[in-house]
Amino acid sequence: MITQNIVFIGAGNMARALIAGLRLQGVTGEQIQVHAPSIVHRDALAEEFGIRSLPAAAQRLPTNSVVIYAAKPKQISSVLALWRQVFADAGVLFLSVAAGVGSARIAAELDAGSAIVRSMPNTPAQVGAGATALYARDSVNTAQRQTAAAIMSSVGQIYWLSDELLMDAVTALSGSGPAYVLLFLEALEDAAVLQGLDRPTARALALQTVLGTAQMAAASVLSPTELRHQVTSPGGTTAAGLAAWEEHLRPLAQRALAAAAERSRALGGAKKDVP
Ligand SMILES: NC(=O)C1=CN([C@@H]2O[C@H](COP(=O)(O)OP(=O)(O)OC[C@H]3O[C@@H](n4cnc5c(N)ncnc54)[C@H](OP(=O)(O)O)[C@@H]3O)[C@@H](O)[C@H]2O)C=CC1
Ligand SMILES: O=C(O)[C@@H]1CCC=N1
Repeated sequence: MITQNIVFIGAGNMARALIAGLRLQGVTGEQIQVHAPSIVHRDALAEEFGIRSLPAAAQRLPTNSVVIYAAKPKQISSVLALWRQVFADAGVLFLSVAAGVGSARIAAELDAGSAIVRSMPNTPAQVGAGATALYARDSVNTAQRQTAAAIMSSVGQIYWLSDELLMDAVTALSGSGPAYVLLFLEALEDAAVLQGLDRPTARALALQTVLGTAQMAAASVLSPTELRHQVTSPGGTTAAGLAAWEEHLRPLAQRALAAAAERSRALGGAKKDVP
């Protein structure tokens, strides 16, 4: 059970997904505060989820609080300068979801010994189906690791990384991945409409096919390749469709993940805020 005070810096898509997931899992509104420059955005979240809106950077926090950084990577230096003071308080944990920003850079901008966990969640967190990778610096104690794990587990599956360098690959896969799947859904829907289906039927069938297949793969001991073979009769319709996918899909996936990982490395490279 999560009993800590949790403060979100940022009131955008990722903060919203995590707050929704945490509230769904029974974290109380009293435990959660959200800060963002826009009063409209932070008050909208406060009202929707029954949490507290924080107008400025906190100066003190209760022992064992967690500060979740959910603003953009490019703002992190200026934000840390304002929030640095709260990390002098006992046990305050800094949990970042910022793409690309390495924990060593965060440590350099807070006190060197600050407890910092870097993570990469994804937006299915908003329905409790997130995938989050976590990396803890040596300064993070066991209780703090458990807290970070409990927060992210409350919105889906978690995976600890022992090598922080892998975070760029994770960001390219599961962090950005929901957008790839949604683009795939759009493409399937559009293609089905071209084949004569009406749009609502095309959307519903495409969505249930992706959902059902993911559930089947998650429940099965067979590999995706073995399950694919079960669908594919020799000389049948699937084989005809797969031939078209096979020609482009694997090289495309490699290019897409390489480009996203490269962007992750670039986002983290800046020592100071950059556009
Ligand atoms: N979206 C995603 O799928 C994922 C995003 N991430 C990471 O999550 C983080 C947030 O991304 P996302 O939610 O998409 O971005 P959004 O643009 O939706 O939200 C960014 C939020 O940061 C706030 N902000 C801007 N400046 C400050 C500041 N000085 N102090 C406090 N808050 C500030 C904005 O405030 P205001 O409301 O006032 O404009 C806004 O609420 C990023 O670091 C991203 O890399 C990680 C995994 C997945
Ligand atoms: O596009 C981005 O930068 C963020 C990080 C992972 C998903 N969205």
